Amino acid sequence: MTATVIDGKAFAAKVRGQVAEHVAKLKEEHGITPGLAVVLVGEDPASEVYVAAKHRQTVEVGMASFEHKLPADVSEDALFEVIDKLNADPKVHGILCQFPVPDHLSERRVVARIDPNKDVDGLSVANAGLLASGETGLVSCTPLGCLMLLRDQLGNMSGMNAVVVGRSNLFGKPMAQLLLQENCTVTIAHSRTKDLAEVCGRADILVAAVGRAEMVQGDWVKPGATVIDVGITRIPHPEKPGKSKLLGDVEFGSASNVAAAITPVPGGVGPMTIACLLANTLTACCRSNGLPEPEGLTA
Ligand SMILES: NC(=O)C1=CN([C@@H]2O[C@H](COP(=O)(O)OP(=O)(O)OC[C@H]3O[C@@H](n4cnc5c(N)ncnc54)[C@H](OP(=O)(O)O)[C@@H]3O)[C@@H](O)[C@H]2O)C=CC1
Ligand SMILES: Nc1nc(=O)c2c([nH]1)NC[C@@H]1CN(c3ccc(C(=O)N[C@@H](CCC(=O)O)C(=O)O)cc3)C=[N+]21
Repeated sequence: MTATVIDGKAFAAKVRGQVAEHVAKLKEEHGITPGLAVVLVGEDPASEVYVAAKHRQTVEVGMASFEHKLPADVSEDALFEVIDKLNADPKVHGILCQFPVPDHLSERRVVARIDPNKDVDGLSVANAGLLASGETGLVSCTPLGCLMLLRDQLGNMSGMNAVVVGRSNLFGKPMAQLLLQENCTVTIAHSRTKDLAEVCGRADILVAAVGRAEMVQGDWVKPGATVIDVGITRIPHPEKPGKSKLLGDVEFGSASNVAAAITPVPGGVGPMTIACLLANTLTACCRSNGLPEPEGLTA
């Protein structure tokens, strides 16, 4: 079997188009422009690339983009002062602090400082709790993007066996909650899971978010499964000196011979993450203004 390759890049462009349409309507009918603020601490090259992409796409869909670049040695107090200002700013509907942050800062404390209504990363305890309780909050962008791809691919997921490899707060846990909400039978695997290959082999939906390049082999995959590859590992390009290459957590070649559908890296889940960040900012803006939410862009 040769799997369908799920085109996340094209799907993300479609999502951004829907966001742009809704943003235009908000401006025209209500004079409101949704705004996203991104805080970057230090000079991590990968983070700079992501933040630049976020800024460009935010502007492209007609939203206001606010960037705050702080030095690597910024104190917690100074960072919190910036976050407090953004919390209070009515032009800002979404706030994201790019991770990782330098070691002297705590991601947990940074997230806790952001107003949960503006927490477009969905990482706050309030938003994680709302998701776990089946209530309405803001959902972490990458799992939301994976959900959109799965709904498009499979429609009804009720009764399917879903395996999520990875249990981070940013991805694995919220992904598992979303699949549970879709009535899947969900297994969460991690570094202590025994016989991971066998666990993966039971999955109708296999989601890998580990950060170990090409760990999931083709013979771990159930024939006909849908495989979502979240992992991103950057390695020096084997042929082009000075360039880098991205690898997923799934060995694409062997897995695509067994799966029914699979996301590639790059061009799969990654582009959906930024599209969903914009979707979440729009959702947060609509909620804070008491306006109806965009359809099809929330969990
Ligand atoms: N495409 C995108 O938009 C995004 C991609 N990513 C990528 O996804 C990957 C995961 O990210 P994130 O969740 O933040 O990472 P974390 O490092 O926070 O979590 C990794 C998870 O993988 C588990 N794990 C580690 N080694 C193994 C192993 N040998 N077998 C089984 N499980 C293992 C860990 O288990 P344990 O808990 O037991 O330690 C942990 O739960 C990374 O490559 C990251 O770059 C992340 C976010 C967005
Ligand atoms: N607070 C916070 N929230 C995040 O959501 C967050 C974060 N910090 N820190 C880093 C990770 C990683 N992440 C990605 C975003 C886009 C792509 C993406 O667009 N990837 C493209 C390729 C990009 C490239 O070529 O480098 C693709 O896979 O096709 C990937 C990964 C968000 N993260």
